[in-house]
Amino acid sequence: MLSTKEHVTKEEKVVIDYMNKIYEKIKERDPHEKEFLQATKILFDSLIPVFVKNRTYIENNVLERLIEPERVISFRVPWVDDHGNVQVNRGYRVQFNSAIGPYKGGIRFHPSVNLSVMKFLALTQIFKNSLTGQAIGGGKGGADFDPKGKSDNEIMHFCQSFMTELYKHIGPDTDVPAGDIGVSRREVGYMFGQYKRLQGAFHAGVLTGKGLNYGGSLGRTEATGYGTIYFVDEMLKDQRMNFRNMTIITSGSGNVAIYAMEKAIKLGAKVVACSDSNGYVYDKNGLSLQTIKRIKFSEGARISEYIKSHPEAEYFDDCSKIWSVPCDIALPCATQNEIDEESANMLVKNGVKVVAEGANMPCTIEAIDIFLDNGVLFGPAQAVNAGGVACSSLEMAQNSARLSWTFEQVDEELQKIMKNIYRNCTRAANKYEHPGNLVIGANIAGFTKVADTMIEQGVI
Ligand SMILES: NC(=O)C1=CN([C@@H]2O[C@H](COP(=O)(O)OP(=O)(O)OC[C@H]3O[C@@H](n4cnc5c(N)ncnc54)[C@H](O)[C@@H]3O)[C@@H](O)[C@H]2O)C=CC1
Ligand SMILES: O=C(O)CCC(=O)C(=O)O
Repeated sequence: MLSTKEHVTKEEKVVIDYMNKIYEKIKERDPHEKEFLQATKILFDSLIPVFVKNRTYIENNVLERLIEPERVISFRVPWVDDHGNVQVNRGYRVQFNSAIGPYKGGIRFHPSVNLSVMKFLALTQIFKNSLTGQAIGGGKGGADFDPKGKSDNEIMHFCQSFMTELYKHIGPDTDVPAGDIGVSRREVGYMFGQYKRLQGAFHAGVLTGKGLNYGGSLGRTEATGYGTIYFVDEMLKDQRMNFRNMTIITSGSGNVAIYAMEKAIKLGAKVVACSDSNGYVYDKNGLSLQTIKRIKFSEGARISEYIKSHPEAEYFDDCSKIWSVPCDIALPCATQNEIDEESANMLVKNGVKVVAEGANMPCTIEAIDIFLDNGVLFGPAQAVNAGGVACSSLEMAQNSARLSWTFEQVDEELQKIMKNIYRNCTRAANKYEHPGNLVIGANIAGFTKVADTMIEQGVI
């Protein structure tokens, strides 16, 4: 059931009834897909104002079509570990929507991967990709494989086996995967190598996030984290604020978190806490990014190592408690549903000014409501972290043109894209009479382009 205000107009009731019918149908069909249902609910709730004003979306039953993936691929991934044991994982690719371009979205290797997680990520990717202004549809893939503790040889064999099935379904004009949790340049390299071997041809544009020697783009590694900060900068500027002397906490210490920290520090902020899935480190005077990079990028170790070289910092072995650290800006950059009602209340009590989702759906529905009800500036994932996929699209453009841009060119383009996304979200929120509500703004701005295109292309 969708959430409703106490008083709804006649027009709103028609829309809510229409949406509820679809929501109940998908819930009945896949009741166990809790992340997918959560993302659907957030989406439907925020689209009510645009459906009230545009009857054509109901007449064309766009929502019921859009909420069903165009294609779901699920496959066996067998591989042999270093001890000679045969292991089996389950792989996925959800090709959700190709109205405005080839499917585009990352690949996640994590034990929590299941169809519900894949579907929620692919669904939200549709609107994120639409917001970038580029011609990319929405998809996502992954496997319930845990890279933690695996040797390089095991990672390579897993990636090769994964691609041995996936290669049949992807291509530079059909579906272009990239990295996500547990998948970075190394894994993309192994997957690219296997794709090339199976195809017998070098298609640079089939994957993004590649190494620089074979078609990767400068700036892609930094893009999601930097883009997050460029977006927050726009949020702050609108309120006549900036990053100088702001206290920041970020969850995670992976690709997104590290480059968000880097750019925020460059703009004058102080990052006092960050985490990994075991725990978090805190230093009221600011953490050393150099040490975090060494621990995570060079040593592949746990964040608890931090206090060995920085005894002035503290380590706490419960990562979910990071939200009890007082801050001006909270950047959840790890995983889904990491900020619940209790954590949101704690952040509000401690005076948080901005919460921006570097990760995908890191805040529960209840947490988002708490932020919005308490006047916290809230940036939703599909807008805030869109810089990564936007830069992937720039990588595709460079591959097509057989060119390589400089870091400065890519970064300048990224800044323009993030400013544009912020402007389009605020414009949509204002147009549909929810000023300041970027959840509504982002979903409406992302949705309308896809929905209008689906109508133009007929019932397919
Ligand atoms: N890499 C990219 O370009 C993009 C990533 N994202 C999203 O950003 C988030 C992070 O992705 P990456 O940084 O690429 O992954 P990553 O694998 O580089 O890093 C993930 C980090 O989160 C930590 N982590 C995992 N579960 C945790 C938990 N429950 N509490 C605290 N920390 C936890 C891990 O220890 C690791 O430090 C994901 O939600 C991903 O979907 C979104 C857009 C693009
Ligand atoms: O760069 C890409 O294509 C993937 C980015 C991604 O997975 C995401 O935006 O969540």
